[in-house]
Amino acid sequence: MSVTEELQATIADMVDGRRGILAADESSGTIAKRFQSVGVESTEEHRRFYRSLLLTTENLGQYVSGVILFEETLGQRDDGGTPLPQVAADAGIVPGIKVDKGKGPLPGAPGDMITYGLDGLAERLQGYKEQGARFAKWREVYPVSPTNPTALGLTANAEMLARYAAVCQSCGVVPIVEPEVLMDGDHSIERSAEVNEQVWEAVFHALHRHGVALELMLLKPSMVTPGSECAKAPPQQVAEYTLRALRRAVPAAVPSINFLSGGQGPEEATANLNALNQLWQTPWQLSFSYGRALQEPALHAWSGASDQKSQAQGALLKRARLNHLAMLGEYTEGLEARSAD
Ligand SMILES: O=P(O)(O)OC[C@H]1O[C@](O)(COP(=O)(O)O)[C@@H](O)[C@@H]1O
Repeated sequence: MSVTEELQATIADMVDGRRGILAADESSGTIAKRFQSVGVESTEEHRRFYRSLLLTTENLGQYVSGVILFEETLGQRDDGGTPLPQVAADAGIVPGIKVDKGKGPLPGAPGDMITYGLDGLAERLQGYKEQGARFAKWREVYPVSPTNPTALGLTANAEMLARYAAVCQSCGVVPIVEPEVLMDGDHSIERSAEVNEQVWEAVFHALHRHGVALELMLLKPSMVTPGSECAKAPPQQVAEYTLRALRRAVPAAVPSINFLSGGQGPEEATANLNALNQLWQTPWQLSFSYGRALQEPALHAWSGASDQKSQAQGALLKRARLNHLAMLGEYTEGLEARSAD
């Protein structure tokens, strides 16, 4: 199979109009924070148990077409000894890998951040492919202030995303391009729309400069919402601001937009995705790539107790199913009261 055919096959397996992505790629620091919130210590065995619990959820493949894993998980096995990427693949879920190495301040641009990890990426990707990964994910982070992101921040972060995406495609690995505009702060929804649009414009200019095939990548953006210190906007308004900005900046060639949840609550993220899918016709599939918004109820149900496994799996399946319904524009709040079926 040529590299292009490999990329096309992965896109075809991941984009089918009815399923989204489970983000289970929390880095060591982030998973420790999540576990701490339910009183669980972040040991290697706890991480293995929890992530294999997620991946062995029966019927998850009906609603989830891809899972983003952390490097450590790629080498772990379920209780029966099957490698976790194989567990996902057997369930019809394409395994992928977070390849960025975290972030720090961007010198010359006070308040902006930049992500690390490009050195040796092609070699690392070959190893990840041997372990079963077929797509990758890289996240750039944009704090919002009256002066951020700066012009330098916009350009530098876009260049990183484009260079990463170009390396992935040359290795036959589908890149998920994730520019996350942070919710933190008291900025208005108008300011969020302005920043997101600038970010997407810069990212797509860079992707174009680097020759990235837009048909063979996925975009993982933030939704346009007011800052987390402000009152929530209703889903219809989130959908309008988000889609207006996306239509201006994101080419129609991109097959799917898989939103991150970014601190939205599970029900909020589902309601917003539903509104996005009800509003206007779009050239792209509008789907999810949620971490917290899919996992939070499952994490709380588990809380480190192995006898709570099936409750936790039920909670994950419920969120996955409701987000699948949101992709079809068929979600209603009333469905929250019913358990997964
Ligand atoms: O641990 P990191 O690298 O900071 O990543 C945090 C998380 O952010 C995401 O990109 C989006 O997750 P959320 O949907 O919870 O915002 C996940 O894929 C990732 O696990």
